[in-house]
Amino acid sequence: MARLNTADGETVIHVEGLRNAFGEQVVHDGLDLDVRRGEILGVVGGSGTGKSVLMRSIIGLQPPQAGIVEVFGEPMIGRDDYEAQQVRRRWGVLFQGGALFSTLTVAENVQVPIREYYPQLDDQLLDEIAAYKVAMSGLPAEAGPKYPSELSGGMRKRAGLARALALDPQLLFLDEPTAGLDPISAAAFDALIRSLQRTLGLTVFLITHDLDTLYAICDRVAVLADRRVIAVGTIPELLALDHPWIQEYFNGPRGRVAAEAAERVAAGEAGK
Ligand SMILES: Nc1ncnc2c1ncn2[C@@H]1O[C@H](COP(=O)(O)OP(=O)(O)OP(=O)(O)O)[C@@H](O)[C@H]1O
Repeated sequence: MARLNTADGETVIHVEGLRNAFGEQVVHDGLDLDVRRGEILGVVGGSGTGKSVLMRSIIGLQPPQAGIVEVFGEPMIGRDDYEAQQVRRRWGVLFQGGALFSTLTVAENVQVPIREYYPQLDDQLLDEIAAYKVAMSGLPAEAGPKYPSELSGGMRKRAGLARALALDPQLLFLDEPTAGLDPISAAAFDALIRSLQRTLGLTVFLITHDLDTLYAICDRVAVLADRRVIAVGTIPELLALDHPWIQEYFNGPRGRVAAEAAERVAAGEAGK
């Protein structure tokens, strides 16, 4: 697996002492996490451990009860709308399922954030930018005028990615991007994310249950359990920890298959 030397990298996302609760249910308590510039950070944890809530807290959709959230060194909690919007334009989000507007075509979906931030742009330029983002996401040009309902699941993910890339973000949030894709489409999507991250110098916050994705493209992995991030590191670093969930996750049958597949890919690349 390729690794970036991020030991001295800047921190793009800083979360400290985060607390989120819904009524009696405490989802996060004292959660700390740093995401470094230029890395793909995988976020894993059992169902309901609060991965999506964490992402929503960072992007401002779920105000936490306590804690610090900073993105690009800017505090995100308690900012006025205008200030928060200036930071928001620097990231893109791919929600689970794509969250596309069903009444808009793919190209129109991509244009939504551009129109919000650059209302002065004319339609021809908007069409050109949308076509460029559609191509960047690996969709054929014919996908631009189609509605989400006319696309396959994998194409919808790519359309969601095209919209996430609309404003040339420096940071990308991806919530289970390969969920529901067949293994070949999932591997192709992983490769696209890796390629975009390298080409554009993106930092990526990636929630996933997909072990193949973790091995294939994540520089580090953060593990959520017990209402906080219990460990963050490379997969070999995590494997060295004596934690039952981590051991079961990476050393269980699925984890071993994913590790063997990653080793075969690495051996193949070394032999080229
Ligand atoms: N708006 C909300 N109101 C009440 N409870 C919520 C809300 N959002 C999330 N929760 C609860 O918070 C907990 C964490 O949810 P979250 O979706 O973050 O989990 P997750 O780790 O992403 O799970 P999965 O892997 O299954 O997607 C769950 O128990 C969920 O029911």
